[in-house]
Amino acid sequence: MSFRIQPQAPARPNRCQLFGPGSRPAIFEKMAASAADVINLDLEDSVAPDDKAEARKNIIQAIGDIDWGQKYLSVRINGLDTPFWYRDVVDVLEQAGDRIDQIMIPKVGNASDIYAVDALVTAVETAKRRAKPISFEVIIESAAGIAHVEEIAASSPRLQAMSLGAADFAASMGMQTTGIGGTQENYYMLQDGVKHWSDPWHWAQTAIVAACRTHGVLPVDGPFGDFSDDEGYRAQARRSATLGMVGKWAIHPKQVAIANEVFTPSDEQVAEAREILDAMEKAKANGEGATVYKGRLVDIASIKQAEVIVRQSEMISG
Ligand SMILES: CC(=O)SCCNC(=O)CCNC(=O)[C@H](O)C(C)(C)COP(=O)(O)OP(=O)(O)OC[C@H]1O[C@@H](n2cnc3c(N)ncnc32)[C@H](O)[C@@H]1OP(=O)(O)O
Ligand SMILES: O=CC(=O)O
Ligand SMILES: [Mg+2]
Repeated sequence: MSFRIQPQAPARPNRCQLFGPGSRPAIFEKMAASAADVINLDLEDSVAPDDKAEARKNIIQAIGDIDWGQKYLSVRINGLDTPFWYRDVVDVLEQAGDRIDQIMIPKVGNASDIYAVDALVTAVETAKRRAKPISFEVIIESAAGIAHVEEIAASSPRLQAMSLGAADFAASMGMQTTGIGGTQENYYMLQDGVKHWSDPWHWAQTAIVAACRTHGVLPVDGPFGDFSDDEGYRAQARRSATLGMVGKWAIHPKQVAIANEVFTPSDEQVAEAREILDAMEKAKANGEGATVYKGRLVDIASIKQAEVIVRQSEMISG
């Protein structure tokens, strides 16, 4: 183990990030009234190029006018390969007032992309004497992004969260699918004539989780496009939670409750974690580092595992 202590990710609930196009202001109040922890108002890929300027205006107005309650309020800007991104940053930060918490940067390819946005954000913040620093979330959704994921995770103290963007990721990797997340029909092992489906997103998710956990950033699973498939969404979310991700995007309001359920440790999980902590307290009092809980080994590492669940539960319940 390195002598460096692994940093904690920000202690705020991030179970569900609800997205909505900036060009569709009629849904903003519904987003604010939802049970999502994070709201992502989108200026990027859900907004047609001709609507970008109007979407920016809608978002600037809505940030000030709507009561967003306790939600973490984020705006997804356009990618650095477009002519839109700098105006997204300047207009939103200059005109939208202080309620905005975060800027989400899509399609990041390396740490220099974050440096560029950080420089611009810092200049606007200084000029406007903004009291609260803007945080960043990045989307890993390209071959370059996943290849440089660790340097991206380390790139800025503003960085609080990192998501996997399955749609652009698949396109950039040349994956033979039009599906956004979830099971891919052709990704299977065959044994004795029986298909066993595997998870093509798994390796990218684990790379993101490892980079995030190394640098104290929240790892988040991105969109699941088939919003008619609740069980498919639930299964994907459960896999992500098991791998260490803290939440998942919702691209339709019906996905919010499922994400909140999956990324909130259940009463049973919390009760078991507390029992393990109790068992280890007793073991320690007896001078033991390892003991038996319900017929299985628990030791000092089990304390850390149990603490992850208890900490998550306490943070969510406030
Ligand atoms: C790959 C990526 O980049 S993903 C991230 C970017 N994509 C997005 O932001 C897309 C977000 N989602 C949407 O735009 C929409 O949900 C769509 C286009 C997928 C579907 O929209 P609709 O056809 O209106 O969905 P539907 O008719 O089922 O909506 C049901 C209700 O939820 C509302 N609603 C729809 N989407 C949202 C949303 N994102 N947030 C809040 N409410 C919403 C509708 O207004 C409707 O409300 P009502 O019952 O009061 O009339
Ligand atoms: O931006 C998200 C994606 O899946 O692409
Ligand atoms: Mg994308």
